[in-house]
Amino acid sequence: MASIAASAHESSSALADALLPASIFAPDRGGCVDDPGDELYEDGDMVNGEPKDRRIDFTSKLALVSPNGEQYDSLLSQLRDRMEEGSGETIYVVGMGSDGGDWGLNEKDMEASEATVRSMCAQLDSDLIPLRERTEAEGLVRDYLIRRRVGELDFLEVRVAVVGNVDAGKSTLLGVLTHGELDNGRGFARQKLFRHKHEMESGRTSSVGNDILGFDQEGQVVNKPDSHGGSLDWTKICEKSSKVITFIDLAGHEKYLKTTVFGMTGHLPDFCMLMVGSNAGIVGMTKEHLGLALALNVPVFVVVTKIDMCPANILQETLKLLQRLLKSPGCRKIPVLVQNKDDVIVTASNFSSERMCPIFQISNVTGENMDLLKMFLNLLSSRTCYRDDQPAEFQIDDTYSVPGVGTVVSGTTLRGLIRLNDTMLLGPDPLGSFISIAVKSIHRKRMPVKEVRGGQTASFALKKIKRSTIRKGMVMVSPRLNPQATWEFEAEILVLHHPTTISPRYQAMVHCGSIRQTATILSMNRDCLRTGDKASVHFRFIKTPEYLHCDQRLVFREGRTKAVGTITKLLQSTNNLPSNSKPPQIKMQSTKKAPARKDDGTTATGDEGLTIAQSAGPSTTQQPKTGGGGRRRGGQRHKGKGQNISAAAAASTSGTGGC
Ligand SMILES: Nc1nc2c(ncn2[C@@H]2O[C@H](COP(=O)(O)OP(=O)(O)OP(=O)(O)O)[C@@H](O)[C@H]2O)c(=O)[nH]1
Repeated sequence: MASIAASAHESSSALADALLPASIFAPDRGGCVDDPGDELYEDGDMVNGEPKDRRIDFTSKLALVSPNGEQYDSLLSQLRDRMEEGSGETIYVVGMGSDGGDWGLNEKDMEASEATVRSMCAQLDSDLIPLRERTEAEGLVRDYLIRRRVGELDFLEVRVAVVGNVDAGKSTLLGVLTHGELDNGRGFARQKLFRHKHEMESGRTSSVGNDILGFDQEGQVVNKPDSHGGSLDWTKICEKSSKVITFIDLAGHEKYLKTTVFGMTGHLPDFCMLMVGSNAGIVGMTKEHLGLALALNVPVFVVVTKIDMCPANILQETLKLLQRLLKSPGCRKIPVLVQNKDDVIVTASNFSSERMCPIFQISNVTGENMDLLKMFLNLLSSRTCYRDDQPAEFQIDDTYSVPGVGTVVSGTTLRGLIRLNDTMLLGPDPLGSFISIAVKSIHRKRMPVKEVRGGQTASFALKKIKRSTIRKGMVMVSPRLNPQATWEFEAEILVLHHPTTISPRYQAMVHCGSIRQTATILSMNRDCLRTGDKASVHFRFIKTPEYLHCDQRLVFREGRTKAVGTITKLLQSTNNLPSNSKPPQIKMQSTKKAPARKDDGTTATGDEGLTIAQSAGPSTTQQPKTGGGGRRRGGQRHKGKGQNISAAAAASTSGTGGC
């Protein structure tokens, strides 16, 4: 069955009017419904998304034809800025003036313009990759992808969180994308991804999984699964890739919501791929997951699956409800149906605006529209630009004990540059202190590297430190930062849902980056809070102080209660003791040596010095039980002996600074 093309149904269906074709976002088409916001459009002073420079008329479509030296320098610095903004890549349009209607170059001017862009690319050590060519009334317009050339050990990195209700086809799509083989509709493709025994049995994803999809400079997928076991060699993928998409595969079932929230906050996704089964529609956790992405300001694109088995009227109904939901006041998105390669380029170019929401309709069984989705993924660029000169910060989202290597921490580099043998400060410990540690080795996607920078995920082997002293939510930061731990903070929060009222002394789990700890509301600027209320709230962690920043987003939840917010103030606290009367328990983690296992669940071959040993499971008691020996991605399984902390010692260190 073909996917629904809005135009095909124009006369007969209201749906066609409701869903926008991507072309409406192309500046030459003009017009739009629903006030998409200025940020999506060129205005009179912008070209290629940049302000007009005084020395050169960037608004002219002829700007690139024969710039003089000074103009060339301006164009070059404009391109450099855009590349930095896009973390090493940008989509560049040649033959476009920004003053509407000024479109198209004759062949000679196009050749000259392309030569200028090519020369700029050479200066920036980047490749010019043609994406499309079209002929407008006045001549040619071409879109290019300009991407920084990367060495064998480097690649651009984009993280995509994959969410959606149970059975939406998340694991199946990831299996199809990363292993290049279509599904049979009965769970064939997802088998390649399951890591836990109980997942194999129930077919349900329960924890945060990572899968990678590599693209070479031409936008071709480089993943080549082993012909016997179907396993993927991550190092080879990374070596061949100029861009690696890391999928953070999150569970669809409600009982795993805590892990899903952790994936969305702690794994810092650039984008969120919301999966919807076309036959099931907007059911179960779909709205919950969409709400979470919106609350965390993560741009969302939707993938509607199973179009091979869905009757046309049901598919239309699903798309109609979907666009209604996306346009609703709570979402304020602009749903855009992606139907061809032009739509992919237009949506990918405008996607970081956060308001546009591309919708793909695919089949994992027939492969329909899979090429569009792959092209879109290849064009996504990381949303944050990072500078190497910032002091380094790395947030830990997991810990491991690797035989022959020692303690390994994995997580995301938030900013700065971390090099082999650097000395970093690790903490805070339960007393709020940070200790000095040396970085023994670094792996990116299981590949040994000498350094990592902002935006990149990595694992570090650490010298002389026990795994049991490290927990998720800790950070490793540059000593330049003089880090402080925080017991108490203020946040502006919005209650998304609560069955009754929230008052002071209410406790719930705070998710903030990879921090996941219960906090108590000490006070707030209202007597009580109900669903829909906003307030400034004073929180205190109950167990240990944490390393926080102002402006960090947080999710505050307990059962069906949900609130989202932003940290506004870090507060000094004279009370440096945990809130519970019992001495705090430090979750001791097993240091028992287990055979090192890879992230895909297979046993390591020993070729990776830092291959992660998966002896452990999540550290919290609320995690689902496993069916047995399978590897758990969520953390450490074993709770061990508690460790007493003397009150005197506890009182000594925790201090905080304001924002
Ligand atoms: N016909 C058809 N079946 C599909 C398609 N995508 C997935 N399926 C089937 O749908 C079932 C559920 O797919 P999963 O990938 O396990 O769903 P999920 O969203 O990962 O589910 P959780 O891991 O529990 O959250 C499997 O039997 C798949 O074979 C599709 O496009 N067409």
